[in-house]
Amino acid sequence: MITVENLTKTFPSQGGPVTALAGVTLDVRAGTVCGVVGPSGAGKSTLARCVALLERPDSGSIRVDGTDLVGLDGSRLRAARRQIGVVPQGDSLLRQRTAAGNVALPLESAGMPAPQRRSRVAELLDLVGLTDKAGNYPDQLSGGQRQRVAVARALAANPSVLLADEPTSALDPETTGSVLTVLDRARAELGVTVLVVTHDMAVVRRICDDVAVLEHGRVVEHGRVLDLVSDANSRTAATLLPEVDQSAGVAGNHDRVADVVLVGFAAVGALLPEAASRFDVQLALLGGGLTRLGETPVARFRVGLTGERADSALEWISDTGAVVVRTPKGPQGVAA
Ligand SMILES: Nc1ncnc2c1ncn2[C@@H]1O[C@H](COP(=O)(O)OP(=O)(O)OP(=O)(O)O)[C@@H](O)[C@H]1O
Repeated sequence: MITVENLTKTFPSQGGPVTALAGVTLDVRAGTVCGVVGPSGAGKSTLARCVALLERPDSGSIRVDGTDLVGLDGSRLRAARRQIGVVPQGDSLLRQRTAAGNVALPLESAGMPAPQRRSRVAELLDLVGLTDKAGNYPDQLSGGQRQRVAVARALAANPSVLLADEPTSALDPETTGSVLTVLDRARAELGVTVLVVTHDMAVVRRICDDVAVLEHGRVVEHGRVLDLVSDANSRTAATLLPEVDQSAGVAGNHDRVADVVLVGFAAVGALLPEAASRFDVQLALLGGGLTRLGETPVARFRVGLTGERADSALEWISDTGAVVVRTPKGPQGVAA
């Protein structure tokens, strides 16, 4: 578990001090993946570097599994660093070492005997699906494979926390998938808590349980991804949910038109047809679509309802836990 409280960091610069973190408070639940997103310059990398103990914050606290990391030095700082695996931004492998050699590096530094090291490296390469590339040098690997080696190396010392700064930047979507699968496996199989800094909402869509949106050094939104998509005002929802053409249904002959957000297999599969039959209304899908957040199907549909009990049907949908976010036509605008 990572707990960041009121973290501040200012850098000197020629034009005057630059505030990178202006009081960041954030919890990352143990064994989850939390995405840190936000525009360029928002402070994402600075936050990751502070948590990785590569940068000292000006004030605030960072606790990993209960231990406050700020202010540690000497051997206690080195011990704390071992708890935190870091996948740095960009190409970070040593060119003159093979994939196995790169993964072995932190184990060598920690003084692990050779036989143990060999079996640990083999385990890690297996975890990232690169057993057959153990003897390849970075130049003989694709960008995605190099990133997977960097993840294996970050996991070598058995950390409880893994930090990844833009692990998929400069990768194509297919390769991105293989790197995300590896981060997801680290969480699922090793129980590691993962903090991933990213510009790419596909990362949030694929593997993040939680997301924190940073702007101007502050967290402006934070929560479980599946909760945020059910929040009509969430900017995470606005970027992750399927788009709805705003003109859809406005000129139609429906008694009510509403945007409905459905989360989970049961809701996506059954809620709308059931509402139609319970309330004897005709229900037309006018726009929107279906997506997946992790393993969970999530839909945002614009629906047109025709029938005397259209309002009751919308209320029932809302009461059942789905979110009826808006009706551009008609008076109903209910959020569950
Ligand atoms: N070492 C540094 N010296 C001076 N200013 C810095 C330093 N590191 C970061 N900054 C400044 O702090 C602010 C936050 O930078 P940071 O790199 O954390 O943002 P970011 O959200 O990661 O951006 P990006 O998405 O572009 O990587 C920016 O204004 C940046 O210029």
